[in-house]
Amino acid sequence: MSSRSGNDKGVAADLWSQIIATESEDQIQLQKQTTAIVYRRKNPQNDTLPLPLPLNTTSSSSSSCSKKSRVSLAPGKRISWNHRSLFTRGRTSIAVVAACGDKKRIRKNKPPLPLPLPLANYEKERAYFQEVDAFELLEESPSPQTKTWVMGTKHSSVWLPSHVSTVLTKWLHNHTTLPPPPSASLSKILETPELSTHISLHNRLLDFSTQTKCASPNTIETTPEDELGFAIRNLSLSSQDSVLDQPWDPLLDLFKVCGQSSPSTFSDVISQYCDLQSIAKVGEGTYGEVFIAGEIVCKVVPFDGDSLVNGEIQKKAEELLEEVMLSLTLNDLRGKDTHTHNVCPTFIQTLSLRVCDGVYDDAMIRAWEEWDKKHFSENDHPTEFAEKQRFVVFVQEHGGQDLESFVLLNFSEACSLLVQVTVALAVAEAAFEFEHRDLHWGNILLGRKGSETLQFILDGKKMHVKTYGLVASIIDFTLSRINTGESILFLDLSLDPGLFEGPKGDIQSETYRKMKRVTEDCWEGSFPKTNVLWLQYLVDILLQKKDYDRTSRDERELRSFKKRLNGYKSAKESVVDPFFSDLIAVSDV
Ligand SMILES: Nc1ncnc2c1ncn2[C@@H]1O[C@H](COP(=O)(O)OP(=O)(O)OP(=O)(O)O)[C@@H](O)[C@H]1O
Repeated sequence: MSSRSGNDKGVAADLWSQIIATESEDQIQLQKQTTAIVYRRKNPQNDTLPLPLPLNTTSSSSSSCSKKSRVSLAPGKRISWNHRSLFTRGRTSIAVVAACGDKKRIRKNKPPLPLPLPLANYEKERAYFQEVDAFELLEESPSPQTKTWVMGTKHSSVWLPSHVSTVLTKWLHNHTTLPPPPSASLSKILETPELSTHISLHNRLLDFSTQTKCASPNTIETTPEDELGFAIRNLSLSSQDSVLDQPWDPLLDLFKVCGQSSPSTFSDVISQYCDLQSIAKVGEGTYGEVFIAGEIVCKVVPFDGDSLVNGEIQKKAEELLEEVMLSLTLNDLRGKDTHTHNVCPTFIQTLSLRVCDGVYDDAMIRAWEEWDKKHFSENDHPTEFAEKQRFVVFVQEHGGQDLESFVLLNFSEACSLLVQVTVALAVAEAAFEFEHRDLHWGNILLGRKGSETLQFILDGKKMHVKTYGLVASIIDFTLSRINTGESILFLDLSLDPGLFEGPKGDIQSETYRKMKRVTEDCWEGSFPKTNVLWLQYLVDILLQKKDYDRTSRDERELRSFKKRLNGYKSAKESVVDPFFSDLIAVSDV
């Protein structure tokens, strides 16, 4: 990795022009085909339901966000620094906004005192950039040609996620007799409780309309919209039209997503994956307690209860639903079914979801206490939960250890981490206008799995990414913004002033502040630059906080890369940086 050929830059530029060429076409298509609902929050001064507004869905940073028209309410969440997720707010969809009170969660942890950055003054900063500039002028020796890394040229057609669901959303907009729906994407998820046997809504609807026609050959001619409407009704929980006249109940939908009609117990769920006694706690978040059960992990999140949990007001069913939707939407990037235009293995896979109630099992309490002895938990002891407490269990693949605690061996591993995260963000940007918005070192998991390359597909172009044996996974989408194709899920961080008040000079705190400047505090808009800011954060982490085998030339390469990132507006643009030339091989799908 320490050398780059002049040709690499030319090849990178080639790839870039291909990507740019497809991008403008993609954006036009996206604009044509996407109807977005902005998930808005309740204005504390205004209890009325906000109207959904169309949102400019291109990936440009010119958001359609209007400060005046934004109404918002979302419960806050405590802040903590460097590892834990920050003072965040639960997502509240327009459908549920009236049900939520104007509440604010209590902030539990004070941020630590700022750590001084190495580049604390102007002189040092100038020396830093002089070194970077000097390095960039260096004539670099050609890369070893041990492998042919070819750039593809194929122009693929636009793939839009949930395009049928988009039609459904339009249909729902035009049929005001229907109650406020969960988003069409949710309808899509609701159709198939068993995640492992996910069938596309399209097929399901086609099957359904065919069945309907067969069953009643004499029915008057129906339009596709009628059929879709009928199908939606039959996808509803009770399959009875009368249900549609009742207010939407997110808890019922949560059950439906989880494929349940009543809550399970923890032992029901965990014993599917391991002997209950072998369970161990692996981590904790503001809400979540994360346990290893055999090969998988279970993230347990309490919701809908009246008592405070870890000093916070509990999440509501609708917030969990949105988190679930986000996780399941990202699951679509795994290249299953027809989703093959943008594919990536890096976002943690959600394998199953379950609603549980009752108290923690004894084995879980023991696991919690053992972890507490070693790591001093910031969370409340699990016996403090009420007897009737409800939880959602996110069953996820085990992503390994977080970057903060993981021991990187050498510069190649650091590069592999950067390329995997960059390409993953690029793929998710292309598919869903995704921005993670909280990619600190607690939210990148690492493991060593031994495969030489990982395969991604970005806008129809296959990319083989070198791993050096390292596999990265991205977790925690609490602050993330996503366009599912018909809904935009985001958190209005303008209501979280604390998020931007972290220690001066702290890389993570500075990154939130930079995001705020980039978005101008309009968080519903698409600002893929925020992903670039987190890539720069990661470079800083790799330079300043992580120890591994590296030369001063490697460090200069990292600094040059960080500087060039200033010029990119998205992770997708960053993918073609010369830093990745030896790490990515592109071919046609
Ligand atoms: N899939 C996973 N595999 C391995 N470890 C995990 C996984 N998911 C979470 N963890 C561990 O648990 C910790 C907490 O997880 P996570 O950040 O998802 O919880 P959370 O409750 O959403 O956090 P917060 O609400 O504070 O953002 C992580 O930092 C990580 O160490």
